[in-house]
Amino acid sequence: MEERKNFGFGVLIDILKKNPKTIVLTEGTDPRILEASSRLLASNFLHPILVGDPDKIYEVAEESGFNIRGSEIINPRNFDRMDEMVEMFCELRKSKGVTPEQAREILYQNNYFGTMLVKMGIADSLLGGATYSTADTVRPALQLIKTRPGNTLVSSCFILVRPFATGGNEVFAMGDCGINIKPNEDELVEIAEETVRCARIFGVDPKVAFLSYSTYGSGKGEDVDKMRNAARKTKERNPDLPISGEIQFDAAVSPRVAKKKCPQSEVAGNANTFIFPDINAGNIGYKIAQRMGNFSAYGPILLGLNSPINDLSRGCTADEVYSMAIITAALADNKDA
Ligand SMILES: CC(C)(COP(=O)(O)OP(=O)(O)OC[C@H]1O[C@@H](n2cnc3c(N)ncnc32)[C@H](O)[C@@H]1OP(=O)(O)O)[C@@H](O)C(=O)NCCC(=O)NCCS
Ligand SMILES: CC(=O)OP(=O)(O)O
Repeated sequence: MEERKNFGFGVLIDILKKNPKTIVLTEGTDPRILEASSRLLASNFLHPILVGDPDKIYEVAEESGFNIRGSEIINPRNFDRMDEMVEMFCELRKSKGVTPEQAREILYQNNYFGTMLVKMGIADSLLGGATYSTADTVRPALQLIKTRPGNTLVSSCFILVRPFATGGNEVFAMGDCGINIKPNEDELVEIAEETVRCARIFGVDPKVAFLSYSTYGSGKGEDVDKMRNAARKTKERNPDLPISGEIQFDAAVSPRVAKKKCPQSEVAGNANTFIFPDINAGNIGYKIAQRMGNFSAYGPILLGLNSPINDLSRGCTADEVYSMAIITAALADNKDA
């Protein structure tokens, strides 16, 4: 593996070696999942649990040449604790009036079934989204795992990593590029605080930029006010955190542009933690960095959930599945995550 792919992973793997974990992979017939599983099986720190029909899973593994012998496979269609799972599901969703028959049908879907494995404590963590959309990966977690006490919403961030030519990596955090479609200013405060917390886990000393098409009043509009107010409120709650905003991306990262546009800002030119005004900007922004800027993108890492459950992009590689599995399971041990 090249340096970038090893980024920070030594620490995460050490966490898992001290306390090995299990991770549910809901897309047991996807070759990228099987490749990552075969690598995890060869490790002694993270045990994959594949969801699906074992015959189909072994067929795909054989066709694609991945050795998954010894992996645990659970088929929702003949799970021995299904009655217990149905009962628990009905209890969790009783305000929605779900019948046991409806619950059983829902639980035959790998995404809901896998999420319940975590809820029941049968697995420590879950990773999905190689074939499921983000909405279909995240919805069961929102409905069943729920928001952690003290949080009002689940959000997400990406960790972007690119090697310096001189060695080491540059690391940035971006939120929310995956969950909340049009967050209001208070939601942006929570997204920023959660993204900062996640950035720190990955060794970033956060300098936060609330991004906009305007830098300190150069443009006008509702979204400009939203980002300015969110930056101000976040600063009020976190007086020691370096924050700028509203600010344009060029002023946030280029010292030369920052000097021209906002020399008074404590962050401008050196920002490393970016808060986007909405999911359009965030999702497009991280994908530009990944596909045209040669950054590795780890995420979306879900923030504010009661258990470690993470999503993938459907465009992910097997290597990204492997990395995200390690990140997800290691965060199970990080109470600050
Ligand atoms: C996350 C998302 C799927 C939730 O929306 P939804 O499926 O329509 O969900 P609903 O609004 O019906 O809410 C379902 C449950 O989740 C909860 N919920 C929704 N958004 C939430 C959030 N951000 N945080 C916490 N809970 C949330 C609701 O309260 C509801 O709970 P309940 O069923 O117990 O009452 C939706 O916001 C979405 O599609 N986001 C964009 C995902 C995407 O396409 N990303 C791009 C690729 S990364
Ligand atoms: C995170 C993300 O954008 O997911 P997808 O590419 O699957 O839509």
